[in-house]
Parts: sequence; structure tokens; C-alpha cells
Amino acid sequence: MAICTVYTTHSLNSSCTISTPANPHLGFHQRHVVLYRSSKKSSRREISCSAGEAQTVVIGLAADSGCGKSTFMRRLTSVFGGAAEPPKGGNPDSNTLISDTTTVICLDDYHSLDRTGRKKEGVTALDPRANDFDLMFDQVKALKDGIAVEKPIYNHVSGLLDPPELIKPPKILVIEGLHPMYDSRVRDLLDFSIYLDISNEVKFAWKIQRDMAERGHSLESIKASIEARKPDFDAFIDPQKQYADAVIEVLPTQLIPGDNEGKVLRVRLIMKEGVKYFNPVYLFDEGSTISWIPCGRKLTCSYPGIKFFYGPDTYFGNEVSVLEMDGQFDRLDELIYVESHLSNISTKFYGEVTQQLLKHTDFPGSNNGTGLFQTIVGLKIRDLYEQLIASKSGTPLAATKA
Ligand SMILES: Nc1ncnc2c1ncn2[C@@H]1O[C@H](COP(=O)(O)OP(=O)(O)OP(=O)(O)O)[C@@H](O)[C@H]1O
Ligand SMILES: O=C(CO)[C@H](O)[C@H](O)COP(=O)(O)O
Repeated sequence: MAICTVYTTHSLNSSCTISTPANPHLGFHQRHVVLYRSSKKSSRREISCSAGEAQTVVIGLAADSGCGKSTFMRRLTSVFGGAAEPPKGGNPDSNTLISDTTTVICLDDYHSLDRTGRKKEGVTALDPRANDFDLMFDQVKALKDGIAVEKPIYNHVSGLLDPPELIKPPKILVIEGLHPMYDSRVRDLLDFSIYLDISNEVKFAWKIQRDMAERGHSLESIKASIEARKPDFDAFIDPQKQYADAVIEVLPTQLIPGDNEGKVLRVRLIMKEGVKYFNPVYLFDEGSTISWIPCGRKLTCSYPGIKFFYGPDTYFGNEVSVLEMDGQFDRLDELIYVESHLSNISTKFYGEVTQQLLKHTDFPGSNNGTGLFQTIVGLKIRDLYEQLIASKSGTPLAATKA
């Protein structure tokens, strides 16, 4: 029997106890979750429990708002099978998504200042002063150690901090949002990290598409909101990319000179070398530098065509491999031709990448490098998870993958 700690911000005047079922995956039996409150600050309380050997695998996904995190999460969850849903019977405005294997928590829930508070203090949500990194660290660590937490909820509808929700330790915990790699304590808990690096031109085009077409915002207000966030984005969000194991960089195409419409994209998958359980994907020949135009007999390409690049590089002083795709697919089923020339993609069967993309043609970016690379990173995360679990249980993994 070990002593475990539950971290909570729950606003109850008196303490109460909830029995929770054992978590079979972790071999962990948690006796009680204790909800209590002594002050407005987060509190911790020790309880009796027995912890098993296995741990939750923690993945960090960083990006600015409106840069495709939700879309990426939907692709990742799909790779593991099963749908991701908000906690059943909970707050309808919860930001959490739970599936059989993964729980995705949104780091907006660790805003320490609500909308009014930020306005009063004159800070944006990107500013570390508007976020509670102590609680974020305590709770991610607790979940990684197999301990349930009472996580706050930031309500994007009301702009208020709602009463917390119970999060049980999943097999894979994804922490997504503005700051998963900002605090070194939280960063050290990550088994793998991803940064979605959307260039200003493309971010603007996506924002217009969503906020103007779907949410009725004016062009001026979209421009003003991007400009207002930019200094804090540059200071606190963008620097996190130096820590990421994989970066998906989205830029305007180079196939159409002077294009800044953001419709045709040049997408780069930057993969750090030497990361445990992560072998970078390569095109044709590992370590070579390759430029490939696949358009011809096996791939239909209309203007402006498709161009791939693969090669070694350095990124913030780290050795990386870069795989790049510029352009878009006319026929998604023909992606199999490209897939068959990629190696280390961690598929379980021939054509799995193509199948995943065909399953979700309605997701934004399915016909270009954003969808292709998000899907590949999803497969690499599945592989990393399986290798981590096998290494802990001492079971060798069957060598099957492409
Ligand atoms: N790969 C893509 N290609 C084209 N447009 C995209 C792509 N990914 C995202 N978008 C656009 O950006 C919008 C936001 O995407 P998504 O909801 O995935 O981002 P998010 O980072 O989760 O946003 P938020 O943090 O604001 O909830 C989409 O509605 C779409 O208009
Ligand atoms: O950058 C953001 C992350 O999604 C949001 O702007 C932040 O969470 C504040 O939310 P809201 O604008 O709903 O008050």
C-alpha cells in the first residue's frame, strides 16, 4: 500500500469521498478521490492507494488557437480506433475528450484568470501569468503516476472557471494547448511532443475561413485579434517549438510564385533524431537528400502539381530529418503510391495511411501535407506507445511495421 496524492481545486465547503473503480490497464486500485477545498489556491491531499508498475504515456501538442489541434486530435484518436467524446454526464462545456485509449485534456483549463480577470489585469491567455503551471504540473504528474485528479474547466462559452471534472489516468494522456512545453517541469513529463507551426499567412487564411465564414466575425476584428496576440505568441508560444520531437510546419506553397492565398500549402515534417522509440520517416533512402515530383503515370496532378523533399537538417541546434510536401492530391486513393515510397511510417498493414485519410476526407487538410503528416505522426505515437508499454512489461514487440 502506498500513499498517493490527489490534486484538486474543487470548491466544496466540506470534504466528501467518491469511490472509483480500479484501473485495469495500470493495475492500480485507487480507493478514494477526496474532494475538498481550503482556499482558492490548489490543494493536495494524501490518500491510501496501491499503485501498479505501468504508467500513463503523456503526449504534448502545442499550437496557437485555431491552428488545427482539434483536427489533429481527431486523426490521432482515429488511429487508435473508437470515437472520442466529452466525459459522460459531465459539464456540456467540458474541453476534455475521452476514448478507449486516449484522454485529451485542453490546457486552457489551467487558466488561472478568467476572461474578466485577464481584462482587468491587462494580460492575454497566452501570458504565463494567466495560467497555473504549478497545478498543471501536479495534475499531469499525478495522472502519469496513475492517480485521478479533479481538473478545473475553463468555460469558453461563459469565460468563467467552472467546477472541476474528474479525470482518471488513461493509457495515453494528450495535453494540448498553448503551453505544454513552456514549464520545464511539465515538459519533462512528456514522452513525446509535437508543435504545430502555422505561418502567419496561413494562420490568417484559416482564421478568415473559420471566424468570418462560420462565426460571422469581420475581417477587421480578425486582423485585430491576430495582431493583439502576436507579441505574446512570439514571446511565450512560438519558442516551445525548439523542444518538440516533431514539428509540423505549414507554409504558403512555393509552386505558385507570390501565392499567399493559403489554399495550396507547403508542409514540412521536422523530426528530431535520437528520440527514444521514435524513428524518423524517410523517403526512398534514409539519410540521403531527395527531391521527388511524383506526378506522372501513377499520380494524377493538376496545377500546380506536387513536390516532395526529404533530407537531413539542423533545427535549433538539433539534428533532424525533414520530409516536405508542397501541393495537394487530386485523388486521395492514389496516395497509396506515395505511401509505398515512404519508410518507417509505423503502419500495421500496407496502405494504412491512405486508408486513414480516406476515412476522413471531410477533415480539413486531408488532401495535402497537413493531413498526411498528422496521420503519420498519429501512427508514430501509436508505435511509441506500444514500444513503451512493451519495454515496461518486458515483452518484445513483433517487428511488423513499414
Ligand atoms: N489542415 C488544414 N487545412 C485547412 N484548414 C485548416 C486545417 N486545419 C485547420 N484548419 C482551419 O482552422 C480551423 C481550426 O481548426 P481546429 O479546430 O482543428 O484548430 P484548433 O487549434 O483546435 O482551434 P481552437 O484552439 O481555436 O479550438 C478549422 O475550422 C479550419 O478552418
Ligand atoms: O488562446 C486561447 C486558447 O484556446 C483562447 O483565446 C483562451 O483560452 C481564452 O479563451 P476565450 O477567448 O474563450 O476567453
